[in-house]
Amino acid sequence: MNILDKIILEKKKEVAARKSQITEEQLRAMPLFGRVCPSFADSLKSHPFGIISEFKRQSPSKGLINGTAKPFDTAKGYENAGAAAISCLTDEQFFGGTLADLEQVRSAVEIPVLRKEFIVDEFQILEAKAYGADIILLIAAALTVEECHRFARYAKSLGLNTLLEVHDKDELLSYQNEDMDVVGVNNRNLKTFKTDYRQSLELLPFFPEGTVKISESGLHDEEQLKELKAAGFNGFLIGENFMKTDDPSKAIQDFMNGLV
Ligand SMILES: O=P(O)(O)OC[C@@H](O)[C@@H](O)c1c[nH]c2ccccc12
Repeated sequence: MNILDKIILEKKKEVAARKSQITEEQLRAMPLFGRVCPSFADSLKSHPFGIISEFKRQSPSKGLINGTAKPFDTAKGYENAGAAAISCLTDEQFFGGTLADLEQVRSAVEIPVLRKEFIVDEFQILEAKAYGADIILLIAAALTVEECHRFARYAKSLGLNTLLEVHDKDELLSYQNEDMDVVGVNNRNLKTFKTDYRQSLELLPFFPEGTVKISESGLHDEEQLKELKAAGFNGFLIGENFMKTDDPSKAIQDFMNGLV
């Protein structure tokens, strides 16, 4: 069993427990539920490098990354530096995130916010909307094609943007459909945890024309981004490279300065 299988198993238990604490009606009644979500794809295209910067305290592969940064200040710093979107982990058990973090991030910024979560049930998509997210993540490796397409359709019906995450060509070809607003290649191999940005380049020829695409994980130097951008990627999801520093807001600002 790889780490993703383990997380998904735990996640299903967690969602079942959560459903006994709060009802769908209560989620729909929350103040942020009626927000109109800005377009993720448009935001990527209107920012020169389409950086999606992530608030990430810890991960199964790296352990503790940052134990002191605050979601509100970090998100604000990211936005001020010119990020196109913010990703906020809400998984607590493996990544140390919470829905309260998502609320904080939402209250700090205007740019689109991604609920970075292992979605296994429609209920979590309702939660994402209720807590102020604009985008949900659908991980191909964690879902059947039918689930993935059903969840994307449901997210679209609530006005949310969808980000499909793939690791390889087979996932890309079988999971992508018209309900996916953006497709991301995760450069992290889930079995070895190794990241290699060339994974993104390898999948490039298999994207249908016009797909808005991003590269995710293990990105840490400006040259990688310039190469991926020139090859056709519209955005870049970066967490650890900023979060591992004492001051993620300064780290992203320095990084941005290196891109111009
Ligand atoms: O911290 P990194 O290597 O820059 O990676 C960020 C992001 O891509 C990574 O956190 C991620 C990509 N897909 C995920 C799915 C679940 C949890 C986390 C992730």
